[in-house]
Amino acid sequence: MSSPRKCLSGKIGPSILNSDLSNLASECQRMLDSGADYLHLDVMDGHFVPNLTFGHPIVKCLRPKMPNAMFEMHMMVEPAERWIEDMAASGANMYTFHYEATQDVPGCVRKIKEAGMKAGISIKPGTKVEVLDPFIDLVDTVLIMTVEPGFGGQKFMADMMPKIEYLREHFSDLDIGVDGGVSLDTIQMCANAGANMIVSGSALMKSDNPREVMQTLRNTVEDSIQKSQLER
Ligand SMILES: O=C(CO)[C@@H](O)[C@H](O)COP(=O)(O)O
Ligand SMILES: [Fe+2]
Repeated sequence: MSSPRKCLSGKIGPSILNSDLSNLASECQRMLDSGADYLHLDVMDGHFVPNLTFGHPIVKCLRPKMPNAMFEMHMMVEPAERWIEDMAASGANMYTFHYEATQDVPGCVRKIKEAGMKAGISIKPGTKVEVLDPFIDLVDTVLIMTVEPGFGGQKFMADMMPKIEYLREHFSDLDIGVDGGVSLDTIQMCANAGANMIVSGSALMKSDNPREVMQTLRNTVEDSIQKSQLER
């Protein structure tokens, strides 16, 4: 008997990196009210990437203001394990770490799960996707970077699409995220390649109608999922 298939769905996670950070809570709420499925919160340590953002004290302040929101922490920090317990205690739901920032991927995933969070793993543009093969069964999501991590508002790297295609071909039920330069102009490429968790920053923050943009991003992904399921 074949095991039941997980039903993939398109999810939109706004990155608040390029928002008005002096009004972080209201910017997050604005995205949730516009239909965000989750919030993608970019944590940078000024060491793994050449920029600094915020840490768990901010997450702890945000959590009571939006008790039901799903917080995905994109941890651009080295060592990757450093903030697991603090983030869990502050109300994070998912801890997405970088493959390049740990010596012990399974150990890092184990700690994340023991802390009660979901685990995501991300790779920088220069890292081959095949390195993830041994770890796919351990994690909840994979996040493919389509810019060099560190800054919002960069140009989308279309040459990362084969990584997503590879993952979708080999792991048909995997939640695959894409992060960096994702907009109305680039979503079709992401959807065609097989991404279903869409992180988008500036395209949503700069829009006068983030609800409409999110809906278009989601519909594009959903259409592509449906098409590929019909082809199976
Ligand atoms: O992790 C990162 C950058 O390091 C991303 O989450 C970006 O911040 C997304 O913003 P846009 O590229 O969509 O503007
Ligand atoms: Fe990110």
